[in-house]
Amino acid sequence: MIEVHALTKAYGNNKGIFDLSFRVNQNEIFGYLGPNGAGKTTTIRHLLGFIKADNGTCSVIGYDCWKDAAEVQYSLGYLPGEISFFDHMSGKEFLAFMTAMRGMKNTKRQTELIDRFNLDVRTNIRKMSKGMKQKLGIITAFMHDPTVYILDEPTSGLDPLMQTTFVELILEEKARGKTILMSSHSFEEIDRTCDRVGIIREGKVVAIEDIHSLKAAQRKAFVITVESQADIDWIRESKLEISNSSGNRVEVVVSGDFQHLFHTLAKCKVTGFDHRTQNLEQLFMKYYGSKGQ
Ligand SMILES: Nc1ncnc2c1ncn2[C@@H]1O[C@H](COP(=O)(O)OP(=O)(O)OP(=O)(O)O)[C@@H](O)[C@H]1O
Repeated sequence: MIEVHALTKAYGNNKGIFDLSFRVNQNEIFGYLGPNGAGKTTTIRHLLGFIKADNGTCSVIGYDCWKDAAEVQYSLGYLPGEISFFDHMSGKEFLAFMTAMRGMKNTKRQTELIDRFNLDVRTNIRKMSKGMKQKLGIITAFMHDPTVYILDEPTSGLDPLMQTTFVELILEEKARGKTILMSSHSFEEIDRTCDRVGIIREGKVVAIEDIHSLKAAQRKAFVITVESQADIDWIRESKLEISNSSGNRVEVVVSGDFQHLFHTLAKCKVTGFDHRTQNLEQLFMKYYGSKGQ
């Protein structure tokens, strides 16, 4: 659905994007992550046909993003990172303008989205808060029911309730077979929505990860407190992987199968049981530091 092949745009001073390749499959939510200045927006602007690449190609729904930019822009649901609207209009006037531009006859979905995001569209755009403008951008990107969405930091400026409303909306869109690429700095949002993530750093793709297999392979640590030294000895003899131990407390690491852990603990007097797991933020933070991997 979205194909990026050897895409390169050098701005000088090692800035830009270099030899980027990845694809987003139909009915997939793909998170596009990376530190500030990594090249996410530059990639997205190529996908919209706003910038011509020095080298490489990208396509959306089979359209070449540069040569067929008009078709790409018409077909997509696009939410820019920084929204610059026609300031003199009210939200309602702006939506009417976009509806006419798209030649849309049916505005039922637009009305539903306005209700859902609880936006007072009578407000003049100049007087809207950042969050209100973001809602207007989301309504504009989703109102024509496109098959592919490209969203640059979609929840930036939204309060937690509205972030949840947005997450529910894109999960519904995925359930309807839609394809979504979104850049984000929110690991929680990525965790709640994405099937795969691509991580970009200094203009290069450094990792592409399947979130579902990453979660399945995740090693989980349990901190277990037991009543007696006999219990500790029993756990030690059980061949469970013990990563830490002190007094009547042990930390046991398990990947995948929990049966052995529970069979072992069934024979102990357990007085405390705590669960530790690496979240996505911890897993991906290595790509964000100054030295990367
Ligand atoms: N038109 C331009 N001319 C020169 N340099 C540019 C231009 N556009 C972007 N850059 C540089 O290219 C790099 C990538 O910028 P980009 O906006 O794509 O990053 P980003 O990953 O979207 O960052 P953020 O998370 O901060 O939004 C940055 O160093 C930026 O300064």
